[in-house]
Amino acid sequence: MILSVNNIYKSYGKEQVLKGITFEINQPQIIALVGPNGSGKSTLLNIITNLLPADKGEVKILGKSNRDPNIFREIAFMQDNTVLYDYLTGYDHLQFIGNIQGLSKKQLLDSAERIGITGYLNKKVKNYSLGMKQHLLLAMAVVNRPKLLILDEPLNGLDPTSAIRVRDLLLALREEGTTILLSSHNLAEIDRVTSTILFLKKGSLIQEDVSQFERIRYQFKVDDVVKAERALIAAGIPVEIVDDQLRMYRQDVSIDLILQTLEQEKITIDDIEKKVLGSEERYRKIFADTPQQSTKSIKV
Ligand SMILES: Nc1ncnc2c1ncn2[C@@H]1O[C@H](COP(=O)(O)OP(=O)(O)OP(=O)(O)O)[C@@H](O)[C@H]1O
Repeated sequence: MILSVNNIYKSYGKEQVLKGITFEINQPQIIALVGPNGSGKSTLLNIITNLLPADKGEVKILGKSNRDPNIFREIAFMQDNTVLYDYLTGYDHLQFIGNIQGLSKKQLLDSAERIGITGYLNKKVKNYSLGMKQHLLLAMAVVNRPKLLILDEPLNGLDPTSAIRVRDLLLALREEGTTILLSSHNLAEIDRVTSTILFLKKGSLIQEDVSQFERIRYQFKVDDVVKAERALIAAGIPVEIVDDQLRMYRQDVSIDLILQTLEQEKITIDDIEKKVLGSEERYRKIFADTPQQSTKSIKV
């Protein structure tokens, strides 16, 4: 077990922000935490890293309580509002962490090299751009080679070149066995690094109805879409017409049965497209106004 979050509740005054969050991460991977502004992502990440007390519930990291002082060597957290010191250099910041964690100069320089900040490591932070600051924060987060890396909005303020570099870094870290839990609003970037997403809505994690669409969509272009829809529904195959094409989200219906049914009705198929649902489509399904079932627990 890498991370176990059990029944976390948190209110600020009368506002209940988290209402019993439970999930487990058991395999090294990248997991995205997604939700609208104010849905409680930062609150949850701050609770996981023990920067904020929960009202109720417990968090375990690598089998130990998140309050165990020994876990700080195993995890790293990059917050979206971490303070950097204007009159210190990037290297000073890395050295600060190096001193606490007992890291060598080589380890500090390797981390800087990896993130691509060697060129401005000796400049004072007051001369850094927003993107340069983000890179320094990331270098500070990965310098101790954490097993669990938690990143709150790591892509904020990055230009495309920097975002690509960060993405490549995250994928490389995952290959090396680091588990990364990140919050982001950038759904296109999320799709590039993971399809494992925890959706936070109104204080609860949403259980996606994967059996219904398995994150896969089939789309058919046919010569008579209305006739085709009628024939498929009569054969018990759930489809809908969108943009003059047939759409089906079910994995458990055989494509052969669809082809046979359409052939019997002498309907010509011009095109079949199988598409993995992107996070934007999943987000739209979840955050549309229709009620969804929140979940008691998710295991990933
Ligand atoms: N220290 C605090 N005191 C009072 N209310 C707070 C505090 N921190 C957060 N909140 C409230 O809790 C809710 C969740 O905030 P949080 O920052 O966790 O959301 P978020 O999902 O990270 O938002 P964003 O995507 O905008 O960063 C918001 O309504 C916010 O106003």
